[in-house]
Amino acid sequence: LRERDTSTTPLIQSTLMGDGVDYDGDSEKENEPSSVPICTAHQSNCKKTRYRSYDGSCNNLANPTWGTPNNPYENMAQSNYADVVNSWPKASDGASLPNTREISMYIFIPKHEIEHKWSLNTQQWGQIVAHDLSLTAGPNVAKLESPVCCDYNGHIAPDAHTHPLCHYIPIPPNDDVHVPEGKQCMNFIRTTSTKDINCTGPNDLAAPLSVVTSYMDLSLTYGNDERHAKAIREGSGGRLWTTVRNGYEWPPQTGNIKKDCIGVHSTDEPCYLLGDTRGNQSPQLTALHIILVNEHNRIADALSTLNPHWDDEKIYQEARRITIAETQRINYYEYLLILLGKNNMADKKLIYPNHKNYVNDYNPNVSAAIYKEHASAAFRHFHTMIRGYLNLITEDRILAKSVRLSDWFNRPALLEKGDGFDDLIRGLSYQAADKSDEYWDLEITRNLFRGNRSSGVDLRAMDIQRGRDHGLGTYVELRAHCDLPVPDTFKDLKEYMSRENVKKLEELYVSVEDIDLVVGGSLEKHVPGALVGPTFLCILLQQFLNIRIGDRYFYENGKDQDIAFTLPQLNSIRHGASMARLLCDNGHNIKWMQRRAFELVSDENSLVRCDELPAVNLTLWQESRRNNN
Ligand code: HEM
Ligand SMILES: [Ca+2]
Repeated sequence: LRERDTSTTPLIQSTLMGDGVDYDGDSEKENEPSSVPICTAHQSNCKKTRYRSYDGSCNNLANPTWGTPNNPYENMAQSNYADVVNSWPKASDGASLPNTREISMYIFIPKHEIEHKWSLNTQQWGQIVAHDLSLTAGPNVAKLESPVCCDYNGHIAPDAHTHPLCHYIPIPPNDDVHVPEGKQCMNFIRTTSTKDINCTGPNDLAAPLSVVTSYMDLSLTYGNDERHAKAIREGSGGRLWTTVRNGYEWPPQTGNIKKDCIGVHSTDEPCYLLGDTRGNQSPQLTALHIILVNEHNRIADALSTLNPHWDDEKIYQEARRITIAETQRINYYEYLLILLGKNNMADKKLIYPNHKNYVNDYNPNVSAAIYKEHASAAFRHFHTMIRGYLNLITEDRILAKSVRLSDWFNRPALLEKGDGFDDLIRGLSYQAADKSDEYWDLEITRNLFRGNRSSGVDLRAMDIQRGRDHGLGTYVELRAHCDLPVPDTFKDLKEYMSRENVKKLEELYVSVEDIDLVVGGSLEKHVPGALVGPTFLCILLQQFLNIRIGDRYFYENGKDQDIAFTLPQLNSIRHGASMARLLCDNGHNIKWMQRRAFELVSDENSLVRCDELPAVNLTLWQESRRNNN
């Protein structure tokens, strides 16, 4: 049982999670004079370091803020914001676009079509990947009656009256104008720092912000800035902070349970302080968060035994580096293969199957920033794979119980009830995901964040609305961007979608040109080998290529030997890192798992003992004292 060493980790719990106040964590930025001119060129003073910074800065040495939090999303297509105050983008005849809730209810209907091949891990791990890559700033608000421009702290921008482009002007730090009662924030303006905004056109100035690192760096486990990162460290042994209850380690309790876990029935329930503010959103997400915390600590413990001369910082950074590498391996060589298709990925050079050497594909000219077409459309498509009920499964693979998702949003207490944690993890591996199609579960299209009410909100309607908030290019524009044939009429759509859906689109939209990307993209017939159609595939391949070749620390990169793994280490990660092993090693008492944990158990993928699964050989990280100067 470990006590946390508070002397080395200043605690900022109460402001760390939840509303985002004081959250950018970069005091230098906060003290920046308000008169900094817009669009100044950035001077780089990056030093090369062996380890990633917490906020991703200096990953790109010439463009230090690429991929860092509080930066605008990247655009693939021309933005398409409303051109008058208080309005959303218009349909081509000048009328309103169809109501997003109506689209959701009419098209994304609640029919249950269950996967025959992929387990619920395929869905749930996806949310982990999504939360590593992006988080839109500000409160989550769908349709606004009377929008005002706000910064990511939820303060009104003084230039709110200059709608609709929410002109970017710096405002004094610590500005304290709060949103008046009855008003809500429109969440896309950056008002505290002028650095590195790429001013090429007015729409860039109104770009939505993401507040997490766009790199695949487990920012959701480690935090997005130094202050947050330190607050969740134990301060000794290189470990992340955990507390022991009922004989097991759990992440620390958040300081603001009412905000971070609005679903709790009592303030005595667990609500965890994690690297990402969304970590308590649903118990199966939280379970995977805890798996990653445990993996870090498992590696840290092994490294400190192997290298007793390493201090807390060295162990922590090395364990972090290995855990991130394992995750990148799982994501590119296990998880994304399912969504995007192995051949599609290999053709576009996202993966190098059976490679035994380094892959030196880092390209300093590529930004790893997240496209809004990815975050607000393509990657959200996989909300379709969410199941409304979660099976809790015992070690004998017997159903212990089945829980309703909407009973447990923002209420992780389920994990600490009996064997809840292990049972949920086994459930994710044993239960089938919902199919990737136009059918959605009512637990998220009617009951999202239901709490103790009789119904909740509609995630699909939010996705569509968010696409409009973010001014996404239309479905047709993105097809053009992706060099796909462009439909002129609804009839042309029949080549790529089912007749019934084309008919529905025609009933809802005035013109084929008005179809929202979120909607059209989700209805396309899948590309062979993939779980999405060609437009979303194009967006996702580009995105996952960029965060690979735009990441100087990508685990397969061997160009810079101060950063690179040794070849034996790299090949051990390639051989030993897997979803199955990750779950085995970090559950409490999970002894059996199928080799391919994203795939359902079958004759070809039967349960095996955990210790039969390949593992990363951590002794390769043993360093002799002699070499350690
Ligand atoms: C239990 C399962 C999940 C729930 C309840 C859930 C819920 C949500 C909610 C409430 C939002 C914010 C909506 C908004 O205000 O615009 C969101 C955003 C998002 N979700 Fe999910 N989600 C789940 C799983 C997934 C999965 C499996 C993926 C992808 C594989 C995913 C990808 C995303 C992405 C990319 C965003 C946008 C993030 C950002 O940039 O802000 N989610 N989700
Ligand atoms: Ca990240």
